[in-house]
Amino acid sequence: MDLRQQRCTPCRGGIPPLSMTEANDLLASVPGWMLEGGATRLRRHFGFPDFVSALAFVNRIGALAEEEGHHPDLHFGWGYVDVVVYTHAIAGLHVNDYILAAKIDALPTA
Ligand SMILES: C[C@H](O)[C@H](O)[C@H]1CNC2=NC(N)=NC(=O)C2=N1
Repeated sequence: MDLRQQRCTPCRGGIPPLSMTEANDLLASVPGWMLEGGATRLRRHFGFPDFVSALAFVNRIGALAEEEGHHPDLHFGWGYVDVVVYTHAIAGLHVNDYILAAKIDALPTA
């Protein structure tokens, strides 16, 4: 099923993170994102014309994260938002991270 139709499930740890192979296979479903940290993180850069539009996007991501109960790490400023997604409880990637990434891609940027 398309990742955007799925919901994040609570993750309290105790399971292994995705393997590098699994992480790479799932990457095809979130084009525009890249793996980093030895395939323990998903990252994407978003560009904006100014600060207020970057901040508005940050707030849209925040509302989505609260709805999904799964949260990205955000670094933003004038003209950009850098999003890093991983599952803190397992210090690596889980399908939740790909669901969140796919839903972030569906958010309006303007
Ligand atoms: C129970 C619930 O799944 C946890 O508290 C959530 C909240 N949001 C989270 N977000 C991320 N990125 N990683 C987590 O491990 C995490 N845990």
